Amino acid sequence: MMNEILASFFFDRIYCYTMLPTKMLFLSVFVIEEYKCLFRAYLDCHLMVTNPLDYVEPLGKAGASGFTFHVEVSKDNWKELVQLIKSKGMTPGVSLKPGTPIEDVFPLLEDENPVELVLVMTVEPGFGGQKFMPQMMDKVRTLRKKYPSLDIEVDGGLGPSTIDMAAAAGANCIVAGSSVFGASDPAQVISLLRKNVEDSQKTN
Ligand SMILES: O=C(CO)[C@H](O)[C@H](O)COP(=O)(O)O
Repeated sequence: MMNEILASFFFDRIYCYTMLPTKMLFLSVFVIEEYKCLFRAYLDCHLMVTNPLDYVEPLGKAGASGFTFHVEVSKDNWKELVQLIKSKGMTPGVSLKPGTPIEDVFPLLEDENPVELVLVMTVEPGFGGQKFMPQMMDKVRTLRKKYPSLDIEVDGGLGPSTIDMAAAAGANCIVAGSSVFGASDPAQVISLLRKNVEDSQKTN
């Protein structure tokens, strides 16, 4: 916990990932409420669940800042989801798994009530410490070209050895777990990741 508290002076967002079923939703709510009390950072929630609609109200109430659902499970109700997420004061985002084509998120970005962030998974969702999939950078490049001011987040295997690829492709929100919390100096890793993104933004 000490590592998290120290690192919190340097990061912009806390990434809260849940795969918990609805009957254990209270645990996600508890974690968000605790983070809300402890940190001032943006609470970026990624819902890897089949029924994200059920989570919107409780997470909004708990203090979540962003709510990112998966495109694969929201083909029929994403408009309703986006509307509800915004009505609860959160920023809507959409995520896609490595096997999902990038074209699947275009309608959600081109709607009159669009999502404001796309989370490109660079590993199969599930757990930390996996190997970054460089082939996912094509998706990031496509998005950045088509939507120059979009928030593009990447998650999975990001750290000093992979940040160049993600930043050059156009990602501007970096989720980093093992590379930060496993480092002897988490703040230094965070500032290296940030510098890479800022430098790429200046040159592109
Ligand atoms: O849980 C994950 C995927 O489901 C993430 O990849 C994780 O949050 C980030 O971890 P790491 O930086 O170690 O890849």
